[in-house]
Amino acid sequence: MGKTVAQKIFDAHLRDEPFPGTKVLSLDMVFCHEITTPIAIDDLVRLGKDRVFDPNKIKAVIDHVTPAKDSKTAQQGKVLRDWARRHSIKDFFDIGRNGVCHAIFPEKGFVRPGYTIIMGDSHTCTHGAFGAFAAGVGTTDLEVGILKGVCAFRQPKTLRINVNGTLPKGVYAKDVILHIIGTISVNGATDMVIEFGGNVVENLSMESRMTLCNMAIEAGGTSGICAPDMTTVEYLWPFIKDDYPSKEAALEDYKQWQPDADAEYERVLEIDASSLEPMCTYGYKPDCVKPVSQMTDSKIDQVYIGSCTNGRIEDLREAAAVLKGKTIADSVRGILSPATPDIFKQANHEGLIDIFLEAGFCVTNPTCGACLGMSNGVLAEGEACASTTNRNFNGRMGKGGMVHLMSPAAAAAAAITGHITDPRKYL
Ligand SMILES: CC(C)[C@H](C(=O)O)[C@@H](O)C(=O)O
Ligand code: SF4
Repeated sequence: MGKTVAQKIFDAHLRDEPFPGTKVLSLDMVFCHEITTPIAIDDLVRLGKDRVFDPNKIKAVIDHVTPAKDSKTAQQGKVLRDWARRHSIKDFFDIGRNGVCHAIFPEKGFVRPGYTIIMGDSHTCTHGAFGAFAAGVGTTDLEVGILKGVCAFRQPKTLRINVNGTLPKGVYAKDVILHIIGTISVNGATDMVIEFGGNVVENLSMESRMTLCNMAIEAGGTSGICAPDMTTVEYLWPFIKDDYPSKEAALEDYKQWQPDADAEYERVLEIDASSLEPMCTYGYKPDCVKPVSQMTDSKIDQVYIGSCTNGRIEDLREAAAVLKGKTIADSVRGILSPATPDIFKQANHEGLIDIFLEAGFCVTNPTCGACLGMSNGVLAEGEACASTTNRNFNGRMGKGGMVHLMSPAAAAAAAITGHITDPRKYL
């Protein structure tokens, strides 16, 4: 039997198998942010183990609440900042240079096909878009990873999802992944890696592949993975051009991380993209998914465009295409958080920021902020937000608030009308 992408990465990184099925893998990267890493740092310091396995393989960012909003978040930032300095972690992104972790780390070229990556953050699965095995871990695993550069995993099974057909106008990667989660449920990929394939995925940009992989965890998946191809090479080229004589040579090397034709999958799911519509969520779980067209009575108080799911340049372009020349409803507060400073700069350069401002949006600095209800747009009780984020848990963006997950185009359309709206109307 052939191997899936995840199996190949596991085999190539295997250090030890202390119990059958438990694999200790060497790590290529440990990513850190200021919410979970300070807990691990304090613990390591207390244990007299204030060391790091390799400062070049640790990348850190202050992203969840930045600028700090109170003494607690200021202290979290300080612990991470002091630790990065103490251990000469040179890729540390602080205010002015910081952005949402799962957007800024790929943008800086820290993710490569075949890599193993951990982070104390559930959406670490995003980086699987590059053909890496990237998983969110808890504090103990993070501590071991920081100290020794290894992490123990149960060998995951693989769920293969083939997305074929043609994405209709106004339907994006976000709609595909919402549809998938609605179909397989929030437990549908538990203990599995979701390997995305099919001609639609092959034609997606890296940004859209990140959107797909980002929400693998919302179906319980350990990680999402897209096999590397020329799109991956093109994205990474500025970072790898000294390592390979040509893009073709890079692709040839990366082919080792493609699944075998006879790979063994736990389950294979076929999705016909041509039949999809713009989708959104209606309840407190990401699998409560309906077509936007069935939700148009739902009133919206706030629209949030940003996050590690949909705060990238492509997302801002999609939303701006809907908003161009229009103003948002008086009843709506529009908030845009470009996911990184480079995305912000690019959006400004392309005139997108002007479109958002003229439409009546507020534009914040790059941060997670409102996505997890910590700052920059917390909802009041009874309010609803059309959001491009990935979680609609009860109270996620503020106690008693409702979050409707959708694509940037759908969120922009909701901003114009003040209720959930089919974005195709404006395209
Ligand atoms: C703060 C962090 C631990 C958390 C996560 O792991 O996902 C956050 O990023 C989120 O999205 O809720
Ligand atoms: S943008 Fe939201 S989902 Fe992504 S890492 Fe930040 S808080 Fe978590």
